[in-house]
Parts: sequence; structure tokens; C-alpha cells
Amino acid sequence: MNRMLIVDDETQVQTFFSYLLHRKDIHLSFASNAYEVMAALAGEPYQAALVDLKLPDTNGLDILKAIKEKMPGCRVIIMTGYGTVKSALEAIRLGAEDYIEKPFDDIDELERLIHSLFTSPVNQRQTEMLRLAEQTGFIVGQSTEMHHLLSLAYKIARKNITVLIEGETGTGKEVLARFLHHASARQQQPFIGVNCGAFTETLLESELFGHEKGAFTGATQTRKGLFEIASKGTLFFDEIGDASPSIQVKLLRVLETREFMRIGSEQHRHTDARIIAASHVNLHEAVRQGKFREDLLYRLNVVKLSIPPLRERREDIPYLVQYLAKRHKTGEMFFVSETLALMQEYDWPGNIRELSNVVARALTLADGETSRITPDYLPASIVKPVRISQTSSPSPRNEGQALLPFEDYLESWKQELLAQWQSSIEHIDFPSIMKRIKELERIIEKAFVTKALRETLGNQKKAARLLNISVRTLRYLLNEKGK
Ligand SMILES: Nc1ncnc2c1ncn2[C@@H]1O[C@H](COP(=O)(O)OP(=O)(O)OP(=O)(O)O)[C@@H](O)[C@H]1O
Repeated sequence: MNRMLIVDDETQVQTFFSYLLHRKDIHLSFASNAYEVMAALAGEPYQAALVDLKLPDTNGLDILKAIKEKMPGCRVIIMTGYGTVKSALEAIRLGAEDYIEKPFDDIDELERLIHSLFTSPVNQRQTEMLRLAEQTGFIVGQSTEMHHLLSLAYKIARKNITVLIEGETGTGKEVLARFLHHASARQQQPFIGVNCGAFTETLLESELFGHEKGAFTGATQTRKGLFEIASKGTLFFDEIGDASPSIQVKLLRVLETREFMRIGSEQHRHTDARIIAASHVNLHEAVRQGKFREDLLYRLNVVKLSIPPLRERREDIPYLVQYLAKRHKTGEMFFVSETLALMQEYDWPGNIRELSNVVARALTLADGETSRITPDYLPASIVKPVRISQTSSPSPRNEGQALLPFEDYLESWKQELLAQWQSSIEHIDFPSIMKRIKELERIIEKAFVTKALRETLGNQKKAARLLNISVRTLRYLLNEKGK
């Protein structure tokens, strides 16, 4: 017979479960404090446990740890009251299967959940999660960190809670938001993304809340806003940190009341849209700098999912490259190990977006020439990163970066730019070109300063005079810009 432990000090809860499960083939045991839990764990193993977060002499997280230690196979569901969702998420991180909120609104869902604890194999949910990730185009990779992130996302996807996604640019915040939507009960409803930095304040307001005909010049038709259109679906606010102070106030109001008004109307409308927000800046820092409202952050940050930058999970790079390459139907082409090793060394400031561009560019350049993607098909910034040598003879690698003679650097810079110029427009990585232009400026300045210093045997005053700049500027170019 299946055995389940209910850990809760409220007698009504114990009675409720006895009643709910009395016809099921489950042997129920109850514990209302740490002592009783320990006594229960000394006996026969349990397959499942429901654990309340708040107990008189301990807390649910400690009970969870004790259960996982004594009976690792026991699947634990955490029960939480209103406002303790954050601790429930901590429980999921510690190995709980899921959490449910008290009072139990949906008894059918609760029964289904308990049933699944005894019937669905642990790896079935895992398989379903990976299938959904694949469907949404979310590549998980192999790092444990990304797997934890995805399982947490999967577990909270079905709850209607607001989620904040943080991560550097190009780490996949939007892809993760789509995964959350796809794994939720709202998957058949619209998913609408809005970039808060891409609109002027008035346009964003009208996009979000809609407007009545004649509300302002140019409002020739009544238009629904995104809160209305996505009412049963998901609304994704990208770059929420760029929302103006007045939009922040309005968003806060909708999050608090779930109500809004179209511009030019006094009628309150209700929205059930699930909100997911994303930011590449640290919003806590933005609050400290007075750029973001603390109360809005509090509302958005019910659950925070932080995507690590690519440089912190380099072990994923070969896997991601292989996966991204498969998306380009260029036949049997593969990245040789030397190429992959260079890609693993590089820091990827543009994260997966940059990686995806580099893969596409390499495949396009090699197409029709070879099936082996060698380092020749990588941009020079990856093969020969940016530092130049102080002498004109080639120098050995230093801290993973090649030190190039100035002339070679200029040549590789030119080649790289020409390769981008000759790529088809969708493969051109313009942000990286602009970055490389700034880098070129820095390298040229430093090269001339170094040359002058060599001429003057290191005399900064004489070198500055030769270059027609002040000593201060020379020092700045050497130290600040040279870093
Ligand atoms: N885990 C991933 N799996 C597959 N593709 C990904 C993943 N992460 C990012 N990408 C790809 O990288 C690009 C950028 O992803 P996305 O727009 O989600 O990033 P972002 O973090 O929202 O970027 P930004 O901060 O610049 O808005 C997209 O082309 C996306 O398909």
C-alpha cells in the first residue's frame, strides 16, 4: 500500500485529508511537530509527504531537508499560506516536487497532484519539461545551473504568479518567458511581448491600456490595449527598467488592482493577464539609484529567475553550437575541436545572441567550401582577441588573449569588417561592429603612445610633446583606455 505523511499542526487540515483520501489506497500518517516527524521517519518509508511551511516548533524547509535525508525517494509537496510563495520556491530549490497554496481552492487539482505523486514516474515530468523547452526553442545545455533554472521555471509556470527574469543582454530572457507561457495553462491564449524601451511614453501608454476614439489627435478609432488583448494570456514586459516613472506608477496600479482604463475613458476594465517582466539591468541597483520604483519591484519580484551569462557556463558552449548549427540547414557541417576550444575561451558579451550570430556567419562563409568549420571561419575578435603587443615581434598568448603586432591587428580588423560587409544582411552583427570600432580607436591611440614612449626611452613628458598632447592625456590613454 502507498504511504503518505501529512505534516500540519491544524487539525482541520488533517481531517480534510483523511476525508479526501479515505477511499484511496493510501496509508495516511499525521505529524504536527518536529518530534512527531522524526518519529514517523524512523519507521517504514513514505512515498509521498505533504508538508506545511509553518509549524509551531520548526519550519517546513527543515522538515523537507530531514525527509530528503532519511527517505530520499519520498516526493514532497509543500503547503503554503498566502504571501509565503518565496519560501515555497526555496523548498523547490531544496528538492520539493511542487507547492500548493492554502486554503485549497481547486480540490480536483489537489487530487490530481496527489495521484501523480504515486503514479507518474519522477522522470516523466522531466521528459515533459524538456519536450516543452524544445518546442519553444529554449536550449537548456548541460550545466546543472540551467537545469535547475528550467525545473524551477517549469514548476512555477502553471501558477499565476508574476515572474521577474534577470540576465545580461542576449541570455534568453524572452525565450524563457515564452517557455513559461507555453508550460502554463494559458498556452492556447496570446503571449504578447512589449519592449518598454522601444516606445515613447505616450505611445507605450496607449499600447498598454488602449484608447477611445478621439482621445487624442490621431486616435481615429477605438483601440484595445495589450492588457485587454492578453487578458487571458501572458504579457511580457521586456526591459522593464526602461519604463518611465509615470508608466511605472500606472503599471503598479494595474498590478495592485488588476484594473485599468483606456485613454479617454472613465470605465474601469479588468485584466487577468499574467505578467512576466525582464531586465538586463539589476533592478535593485536601479531602485538604489532612484531610477526604479521599489514598490513596483516588490510586485514584480514574486519569483525571480536569473539566467547566468554564457561565460559562466562555458561547458554549454559546444552543445549550444551544435544545436544552433542544426537550425541552419547547411548539410553536414561541424565545428572542429580547435574552433570549439577558442569559442569556449571567449567571453561572449552578447551571450547566446552573439553565439548564434557567430555560428550562422561561420556556416554561411564555409558553405560550399568545406564541411569542417576551422578557426578561419571565426571573427578575429574570437581567434585573436584584442590586445596588441608593445613590440613589433609576435608575442605568446597571455591570459588567453593573443598579443598581436599592431600591423597584424589592423589587418585582421579589416578582414573581419570585410567579412561582415560581405555577409548577407541578416547575419551582420552590427552591435559587435560598433564595439570593434571603439576598440580600434583605443588600440590605435595606445599604439601611438607606446611608439612615442619607445622613441623617448619611456620619458612621458617628451613623448607627450612629440604627440602634441598633455602628459595627463597620455597617462589616461595608457592606463584608462589601455585596460
Ligand atoms: N536558451 C536559449 N536557447 C535557444 N536560443 C536562445 C537561448 N537563449 C537565447 N537564445 C537566442 O538568442 C537570441 C536572444 O534571445 P532573447 O531575445 O531571448 O534574449 P534577451 O535576454 O531577451 O535579450 P535582450 O536583453 O537583448 O532583450 C535569440 O535569437 C534567441 O533565439
